[in-house]
Amino acid sequence: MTSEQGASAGAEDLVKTYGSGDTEVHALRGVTLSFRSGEFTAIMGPSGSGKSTLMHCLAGLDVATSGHVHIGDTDLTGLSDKKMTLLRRDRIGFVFQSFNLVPTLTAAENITLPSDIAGRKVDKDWYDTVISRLGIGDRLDHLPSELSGGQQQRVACARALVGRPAIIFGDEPTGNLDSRSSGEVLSILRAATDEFGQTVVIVTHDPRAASYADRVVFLADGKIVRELPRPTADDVFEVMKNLDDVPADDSGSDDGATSDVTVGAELGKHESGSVAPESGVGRHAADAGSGADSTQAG
Ligand SMILES: Nc1ncnc2c1ncn2[C@@H]1O[C@H](COP(=O)(O)OP(=O)(O)OP(=O)(O)O)[C@@H](O)[C@H]1O
Repeated sequence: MTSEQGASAGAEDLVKTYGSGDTEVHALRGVTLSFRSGEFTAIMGPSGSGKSTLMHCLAGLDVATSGHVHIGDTDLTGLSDKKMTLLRRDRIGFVFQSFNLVPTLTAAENITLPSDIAGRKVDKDWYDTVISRLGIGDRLDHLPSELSGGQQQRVACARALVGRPAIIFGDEPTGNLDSRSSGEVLSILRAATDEFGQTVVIVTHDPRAASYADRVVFLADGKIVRELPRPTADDVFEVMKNLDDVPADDSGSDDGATSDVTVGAELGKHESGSVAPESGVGRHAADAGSGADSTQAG
């Protein structure tokens, strides 16, 4: 089974400026980026580099100052609020750091909530496949408060996957999880791309989390400064360290998407200091360890 065939998303020369005059902040300075169908991308960068702004603009949660965003063949520019709401509901899946489950609904009700709101019938076979893969079959009648953080995030992943969106955005999806639960959730997102052809984009501060992705896109000062294909946690850690080592360079006139240029940026402490690089984690470990992951997750 695959998600929407040929679905992709992207941004073209995306600019986002907050405020004006003295309080003007250039959060995005011309970002061009595309996401291939079935690809898992991690977005990283120093604190304040524009990661959340980029994700919010890509996901139709915020509107860019200029430039274009497309989800599949829909250009988000100029969409009415109503059409944007429908696009988010029907074509985009979300996994948030804080899980964002409705506390009064069971896990099963949370998972089908977007479809229920849309008045769409849930594909039972697909639902069963997702539940089984995520290993939450025995938790479906529980309220979120009766689930561990890792289980809640698996429910959130199921909710995102069941609607077969064009793309799933994860905003620090493992930020509130211990390393074991993080590994499980990342393996699920990895499997969603490998097994289901799902397109996934996450923002993370964690090199280990980024190592599960097909590529890492590094932002600094509102621009793409580097891309790393098939990253290991060590690779990611090194790039971040180099970003940290080069003096800041506020070249606001940059024309946007560059993949090989490293510009200076100051990494937030939590990014450079919190995660020790680990060899053998991430994509390769996920590939090799999918049996163990699926034992845990389904
Ligand atoms: N609503 C807003 N009003 C004004 N400035 C904002 C707003 N949201 C973000 N910014 C600014 O835009 C820049 C980019 O912020 P953003 O949150 O996208 O960065 P980030 O890379 O996600 O940071 P972090 O890793 O700390 O979450 C920052 O300078 C931030 O202060």
